[in-house]
Amino acid sequence: AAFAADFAAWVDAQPGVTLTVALSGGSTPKRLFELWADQFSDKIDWSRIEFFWGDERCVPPEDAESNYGVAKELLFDRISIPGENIHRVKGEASPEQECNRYEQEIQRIVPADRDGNPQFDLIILGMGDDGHTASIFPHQNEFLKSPKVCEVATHPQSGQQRVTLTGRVLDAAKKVTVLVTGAGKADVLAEVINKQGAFADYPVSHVDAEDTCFYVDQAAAAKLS
Ligand SMILES: O=C1O[C@H](COP(=O)(O)O)[C@@H](O)[C@H](O)[C@H]1O
Repeated sequence: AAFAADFAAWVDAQPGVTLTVALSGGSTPKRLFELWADQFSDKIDWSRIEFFWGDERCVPPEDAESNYGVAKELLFDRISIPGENIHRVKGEASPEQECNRYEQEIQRIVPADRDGNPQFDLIILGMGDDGHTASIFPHQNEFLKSPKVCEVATHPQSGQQRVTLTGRVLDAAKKVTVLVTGAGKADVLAEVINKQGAFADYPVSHVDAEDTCFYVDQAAAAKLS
């Protein structure tokens, strides 16, 4: 709820500006999408926002695993936003080809910073129980350092393929917000924030955008000192 409101204020504070925003997937943003649709549908000028995703599972949009499918059902179908503002990863396409196509689409719409990196105005991330973020999983550090915009990643347990933004694009964003909820994330979150234990193994620990902020609920924050 705090982030939903802060996002509305952030958009409002930049009148007339088109903003590029990458959404996260998984379970955490579902409540955010519902709140935006329920309470902010007429309070945010959605037509000024170009939506992308930080990662997508390589499944069709109708699949329950589709990050786009979830956002469509809970948010886009309930607000007024031009279809051309929604830049989804086509999870039903060939992963390698789609990775290249999505990279080109990002480069077409998202302005580059002085180093040539696409610079999103805002990237919303989540954190998995294993410390992954976007679809950069532990021990896949090559994606943190990749010179590319996107990579095809593989989920270490399920083998599901994903298209993910790389670490350099996460770090180049003007603003990164990490949403973390639930008791199942408390131990890893404490390690990440306190830089203790296995924190360096968790990809989320390496996100280093200039303005990086975590929004956490009480259950996730239970082990923070
Ligand atoms: O697989 C994914 O996992 C992370 C975390 O998801 P959650 O279900 O624990 O909230 C998510 O940020 C990422 O976008 C998603 O594809």
